[in-house]
Amino acid sequence: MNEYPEALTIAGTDSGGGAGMMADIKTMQACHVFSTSVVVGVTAQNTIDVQRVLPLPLEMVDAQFKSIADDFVIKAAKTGALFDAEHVHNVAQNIQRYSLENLVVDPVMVAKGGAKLLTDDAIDTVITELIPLADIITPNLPEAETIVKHSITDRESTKRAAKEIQQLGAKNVVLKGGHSNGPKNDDYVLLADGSDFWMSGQHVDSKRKHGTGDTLSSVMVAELAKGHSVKMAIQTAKQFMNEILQHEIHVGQGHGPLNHWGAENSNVKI
Ligand SMILES: Nc1ncnc2c1ncn2[C@@H]1O[C@H](COP(=O)(O)OP(=O)(O)OP(=O)(O)O)[C@@H](O)[C@H]1O
Ligand SMILES: Cc1ncc(CO)c(N)n1
Repeated sequence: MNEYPEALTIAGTDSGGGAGMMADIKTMQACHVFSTSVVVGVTAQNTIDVQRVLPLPLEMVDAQFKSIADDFVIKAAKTGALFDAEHVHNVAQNIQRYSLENLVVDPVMVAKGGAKLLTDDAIDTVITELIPLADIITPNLPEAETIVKHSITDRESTKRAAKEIQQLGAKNVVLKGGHSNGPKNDDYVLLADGSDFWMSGQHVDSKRKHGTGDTLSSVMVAELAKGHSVKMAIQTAKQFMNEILQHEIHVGQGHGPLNHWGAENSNVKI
């Protein structure tokens, strides 16, 4: 009998299949990890935009956490879009109630088309209740700027911001560079022991990048669920991203989804 590590995504759905929980599940499948899911909210979304958002009633979120805790052995988990302060609070409580370990927090705030996936007043709850639970946090540049409340313009301010986010309680910080204006997409990593490094990738000039953040953090979850170290999980995630960005698929008319089969016949060890 084959055995696969069990992991959990706590996020919002994307009817268009490219981002959010759908990207999470496809990524974990590609990494040979079994993904369970707590749907925090539903979006009517495609590659063009987000048309509607509906956070679920809190008792339904609670019920899903209980269903999973009653049956599975969750080795690692991630959070994605959490929509508003009360859902962030609820998720943070459930993570503690069920002692979920190896938590990757992707502090999703805005979708590629500009739609808000987190209300402004929820940022403080993310900072005070969710970030302290994070083994790894993966903000993109605008999210990091919102958390530290100052702009990030160069490598020095990137490093300073990562340190500030670590001081808020996240053990390890991956500050993603996908939104930087330069020709590179380097991500900055600050580990719990204070060591740091930059991860580079060849810039891919494409608008088929819907769900990059969700995918990156889900590889980390999958690799942590397998028992790999935080550093290895982060490095494998970047290798996976660099590989699949080279293998576009043509789906949808807007910001097309990534190709989650794209690393199948590669050297990336997943
Ligand atoms: N054009 C690109 N070429 C190469 N790598 C990229 C490109 N865009 C993003 N990446 C990489 O993809 C990963 C996700 O970064 P990004 O900053 O885009 O996250 P995100 O904004 O959270 O994504 P999303 O909102 O689509 O989920 C990072 O490792 C980043 O370096
Ligand atoms: C539901 C959802 N979560 C996350 C993102 C960000 O990729 C998105 N577009 N939609």
